[in-house]
Amino acid sequence: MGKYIMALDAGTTSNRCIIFDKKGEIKSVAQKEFTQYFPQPGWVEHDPAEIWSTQVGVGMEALVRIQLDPCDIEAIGITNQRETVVMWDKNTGKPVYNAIVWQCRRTSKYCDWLKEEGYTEMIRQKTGLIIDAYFSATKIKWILDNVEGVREKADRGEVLFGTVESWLIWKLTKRKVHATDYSNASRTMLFNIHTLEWDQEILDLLDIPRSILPEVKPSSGHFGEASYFGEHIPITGAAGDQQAALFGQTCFSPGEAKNTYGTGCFLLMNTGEVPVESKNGLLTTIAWGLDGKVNYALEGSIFVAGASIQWLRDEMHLVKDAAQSETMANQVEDTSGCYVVPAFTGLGAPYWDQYARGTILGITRGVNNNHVVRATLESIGYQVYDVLKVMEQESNTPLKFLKVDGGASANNFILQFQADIINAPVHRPKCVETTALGAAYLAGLATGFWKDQEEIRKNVALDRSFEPAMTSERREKGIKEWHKAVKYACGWAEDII
Ligand SMILES: Nc1ncnc2c1ncn2[C@@H]1O[C@H](COP(=O)(O)OP(=O)(O)O)[C@@H](O)[C@H]1O
Ligand SMILES: O=P(O)(O)OC[C@H](O)CO
Repeated sequence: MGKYIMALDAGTTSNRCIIFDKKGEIKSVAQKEFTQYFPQPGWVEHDPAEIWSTQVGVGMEALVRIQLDPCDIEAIGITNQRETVVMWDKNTGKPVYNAIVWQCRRTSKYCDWLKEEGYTEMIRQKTGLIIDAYFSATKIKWILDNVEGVREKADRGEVLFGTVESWLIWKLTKRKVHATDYSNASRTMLFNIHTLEWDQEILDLLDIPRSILPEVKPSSGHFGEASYFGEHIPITGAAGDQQAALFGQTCFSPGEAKNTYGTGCFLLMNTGEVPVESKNGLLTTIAWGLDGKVNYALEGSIFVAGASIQWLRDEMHLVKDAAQSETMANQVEDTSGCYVVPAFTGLGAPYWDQYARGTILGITRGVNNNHVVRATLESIGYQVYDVLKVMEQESNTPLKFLKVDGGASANNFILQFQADIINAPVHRPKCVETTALGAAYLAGLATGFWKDQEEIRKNVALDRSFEPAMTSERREKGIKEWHKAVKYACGWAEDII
């Protein structure tokens, strides 16, 4: 048995490799950001070749850093930005187009058409999802319809589709395995989450050939052998990053929830073996397939969280690095009445407005950089508040505290404000890399590296609890004004796209 599990975490802005030991402790990390392409307003793309090269690169780097022999690695777990579409030529192995990223809005009008034609209920009932450009289905259709020659090739069975983990599995196994897992399949808007099969009615509606789709497997189990890191290492875990984080936070029982602050922000609650329907803008999704069973979750998806801090850094040049946002926010008492709604790619849960766009409101003569930075950080807390309220209502489970993780959870200001606004404690674990950890756990359970979930629960350790300290008057005023700001952001790009 190997001593470690390797987790490959293919995120939206960077790829990481983290090597974990049996206690769930990090032994080695390597990370690399990759290029974001914005070819038109509202469009977002990645280069699949760059995703691949950076992912393999960080894998090698993490091994070399602690001079590990590949034999020491028991298994690989993969986790990934979800919904993002990669399509490639089966014969040459080359992508037929850039990856269309989950944030991309190019298919909004087609989604409007699907809604106008009355498909909302059918899609929700089968897939658990709300019709939106966010999901893979309409992005796949866009490539088939708009990239020259791709539909003909696909009709000849020469094109494959995958979300990012599927692309990586195919490459890692030297083109032998074309597979995905239940959690990722459930984000495509093509997968029936009840029958656990690709849905022919939706495939016909969107004119997507079944031959391009990967085989769907449990999230914990044998996917294939990776032959890139020296030895053949089995890939035994794969899950979408948000579901992997739910697993990494050990939210194994119904009612347990976590919130991940990465590029976006995703609040997921385990609902056990029962798919819970949402009436108020949450998604029903598959959490994971494990031990011959499927676990479901309710999800509130917020499209922009940490990405707004990258915007402050890269576009607005208000901060030199993400950590500086905390210092700046703490230099002022409040935002001086300023609100930022970071609806750069529309608004997800609970608003689902494809045409909302970013707004800065309430600027007066005294508003300075610190206020704008603080308002941007606060917008993350407010968005999570909105989703949390719906989650509590629909699950009938008032949250006693919120478990958090992800890159932006390093920011103490965000987490204190979060505790203040939801009026409940916020718990940050020692290891905030729970996405990678979840993928490692799924991989390690499949090989017996970890015996069971109880053994894994023993690895949990708290770093800090943020306690609510805001007056109810201030909280209520902030929430009210935030909702007013959201109204101004909604619908902005309706006649612009
Ligand atoms: N100290 C910080 N304060 C606020 N945001 C941060 C901080 N450190 C990182 N971030 C944000 O976290 C995000 C990266 O988190 P990560 O979990 O790696 O996301 P992803 O998997 O989506 O790429 C970035 O958007 C970055 O702006
Ligand atoms: O890259 P992240 O961590 O913000 O996650 C992206 C989500 O998977 C999109 O659904």
